[in-house]
Amino acid sequence: MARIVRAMDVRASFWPVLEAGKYLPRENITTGRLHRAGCGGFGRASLSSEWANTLTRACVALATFSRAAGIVRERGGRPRGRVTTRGTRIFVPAKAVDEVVKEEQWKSIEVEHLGDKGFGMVAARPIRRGELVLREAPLLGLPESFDGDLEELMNQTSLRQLDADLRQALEDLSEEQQRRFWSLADSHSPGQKTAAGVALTNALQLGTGGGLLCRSARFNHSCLPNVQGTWADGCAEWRALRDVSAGEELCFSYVDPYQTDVQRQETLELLFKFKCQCPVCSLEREARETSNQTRLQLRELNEGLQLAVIGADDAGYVAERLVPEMLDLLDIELGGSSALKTKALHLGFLLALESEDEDLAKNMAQKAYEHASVAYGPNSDRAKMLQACAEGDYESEEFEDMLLEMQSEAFAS
Ligand SMILES: C[S@@+](CC[C@H](N)C(=O)[O-])C[C@H]1O[C@@H](n2cnc3c(N)ncnc32)[C@H](O)[C@@H]1O
Repeated sequence: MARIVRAMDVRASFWPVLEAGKYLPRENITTGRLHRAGCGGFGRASLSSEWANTLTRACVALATFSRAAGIVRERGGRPRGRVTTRGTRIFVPAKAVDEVVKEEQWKSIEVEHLGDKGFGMVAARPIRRGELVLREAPLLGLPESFDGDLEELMNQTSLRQLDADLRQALEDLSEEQQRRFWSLADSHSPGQKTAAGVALTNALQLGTGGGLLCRSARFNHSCLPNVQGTWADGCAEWRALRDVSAGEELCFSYVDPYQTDVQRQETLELLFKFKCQCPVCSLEREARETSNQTRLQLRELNEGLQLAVIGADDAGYVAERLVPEMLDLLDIELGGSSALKTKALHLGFLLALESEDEDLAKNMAQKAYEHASVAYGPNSDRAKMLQACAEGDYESEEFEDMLLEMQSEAFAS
């Protein structure tokens, strides 16, 4: 385990940031409150307000750091900067990459007009859980270097600049490609479409990559998503999160699912100009309140796990308690989303490893691998990495490198 400890020491570099923010003294996280919280019903039961406040402050600090480090995207509350939605990290387009990977034809889904929602993606035949439904190269690539701060972007000067940059990039595209661009929805420009409005409405950020993707852009939003996108070899890939019937719409979540309906609606209204009427948002008041409570519990559990990864004495115990609870709640509230389960189990794996509980680590990694195979594909980097962890030669050089990558991956959505 020596190598692991060395790899985990990377966490030390987190602390100056947390401490500089004066949100939470190191000892509170590493020895005190998290330890007690881990032992004392942290999660579903109830958090004391003192603990909740402390946790919130710590998580703000963590989020601040993580954003600065590009580890996690902004979550919750009013959308600022990058959030976990489509179209919120808008980059100045670089070059057309359409030629690089030719768009393939996909038969299991088709674009249909769905009334007020505009166009949407519908299953043309029954689709199995884990099935790849679309692989698509972007029409316009979006360079990593651009820090698409949304607040900054949504002011008029930035929008004009974005519009001009896009129009210039479009000149390099074929007429057909330009036609496809202008056929996309623009929810931001009443009256006539603008290039910036089309980009704000449709640009996608999926993990490490993103861009304007003409077919992927037709997936509408649901707070109970049934597809998951990922970035692989310069393309967007979409897989079904559960079995889908012919005729059913395929949707993913534009927003952080661990928020209340009011928070989700606020973000969707601001960024995408619509009121969500998905099955969760349409629940009767009491059921909606239950759904909100469950999502907030999931949020606390997720933040608790992330926090524990950067410092908890009883990491293994936290993993054993919190991860199964999260998995149960995900079954109840989010259709057992394999994407969200992968993340919870991935964090659990890191915690188990930190506590040097190899059996628990392998068990978490194996389950994370199974869910990653559904959400991201069995050949995805994430699935392969988790599989190697489940088989685990934890002393090898390669494992040390992989662990470093996994630590930052665990914080990404
Ligand atoms: C990326 S586009 C999705 C495809 C779009 N419906 C179309 O016609 O091309 C995003 C826009 O679709 C609409 N939209 C997406 N999800 C929706 C939903 N659940 N309910 C209503 N409108 C939705 C909103 O106008 C949003 O700004």
